[in-house]
Amino acid sequence: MTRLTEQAFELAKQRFADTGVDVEAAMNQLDRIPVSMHCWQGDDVRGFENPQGALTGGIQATGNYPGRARTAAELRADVDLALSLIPGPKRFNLHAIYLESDRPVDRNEIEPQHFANWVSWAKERQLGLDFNPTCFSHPLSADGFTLSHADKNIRQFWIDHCKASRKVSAWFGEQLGTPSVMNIWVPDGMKDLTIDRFAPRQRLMQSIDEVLTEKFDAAHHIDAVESKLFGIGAESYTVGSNEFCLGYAASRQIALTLDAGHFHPTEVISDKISTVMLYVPRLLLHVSRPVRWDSDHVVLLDDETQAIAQEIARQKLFDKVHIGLDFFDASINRIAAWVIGTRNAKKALLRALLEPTDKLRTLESAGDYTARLALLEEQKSLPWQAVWEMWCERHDVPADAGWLRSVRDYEEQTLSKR
Ligand SMILES: C[C@H](O)[C@H](O)[C@@H](O)C(=O)CO
Ligand SMILES: [Mn+2]
Repeated sequence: MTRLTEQAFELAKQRFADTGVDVEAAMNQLDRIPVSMHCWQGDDVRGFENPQGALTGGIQATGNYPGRARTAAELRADVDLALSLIPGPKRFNLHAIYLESDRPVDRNEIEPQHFANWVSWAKERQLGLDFNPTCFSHPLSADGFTLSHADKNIRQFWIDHCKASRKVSAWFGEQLGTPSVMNIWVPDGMKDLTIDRFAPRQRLMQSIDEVLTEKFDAAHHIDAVESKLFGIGAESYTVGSNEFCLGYAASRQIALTLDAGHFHPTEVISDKISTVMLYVPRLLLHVSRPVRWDSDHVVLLDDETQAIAQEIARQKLFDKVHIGLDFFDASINRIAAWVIGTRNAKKALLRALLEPTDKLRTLESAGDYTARLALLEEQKSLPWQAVWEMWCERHDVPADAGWLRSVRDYEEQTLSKR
């Protein structure tokens, strides 16, 4: 640890103490908030079931940056580097198509054994795993419907896939001693004017009900449903809309997933957290960055990421909100994308934990909105960066952009040869 880092930290600690904030307590809390990194940033959502197949379901990874992971071993090596450059607790979020098998396994036949390497890898690194059934990029999702499909057999195929996925997820939780959050997202929808908007939603409800019939220990597995506004090719109608998923999660008391890119461009999920927490037991966040559409850009330390973190910290939702990331940018180094986005999510959390929330709350209750605004703005320029650097150093991770050197070396030695 450099003397400069130490001195800056001591000064920062004092400045925050003057506003009533205990920096060590904030860092301890940050040490208890995992961020779940998504596997799909590493290979443009291709997976290992059929990597040459098209990415469908109305999502797109754009860009052609060299070095995409082509095998599970490559993906694990890439994410290992990213993990080493990000401070504090992390989890890893897998999709069903990231299975490993020496023979073709269809989605309705996936089993825990197909993810055994992932579990051994996670165990060695003391990482929790999360999971997702993959209801896209498959011939039986080609016409835009899965769990809400009008054809009973196709619907059943996806129900069976989601049931099998829950078994995998519960196994992750059992093996790793931390519950796996399993997110159900379906791309179901229509490109153009839709006459019967009701029947697909009714079928989706019934299908998820059937998926959820088997009971799992909450210590191993948590169910979540993710809403969406529209997808490419499903611009006019999305079966699993926000109202659908909120109603479903609230009535079944399961987790709701809020993806930052799944709402109208001026709508923000930070403001939804306090509402939905009145009705659902827990939330899964897909922290992302929509640019004009659900473009899944790398997360920045921007106002909305900060506001999301503030909501979690201000309402002390640490045990009820699961923080996941969801972006896939193929136009830049994919490992750097993971590092930039995850470090930013953690920086936002640190800054939120360093906020003098009690003082601000008191001012608000007293109706002193002038002082509330003044304090909120002044505390933005307190030296949080010195705390961040100390936190990184305590975790043996580069405190500044020095991490990029490791990514560049790896790019030269490994990614460039793929
Ligand atoms: C690959 C993910 O499951 C997917 O991004 C989903 O979470 C989503 O947000 C779809 O738009
Ligand atoms: Mn998402």
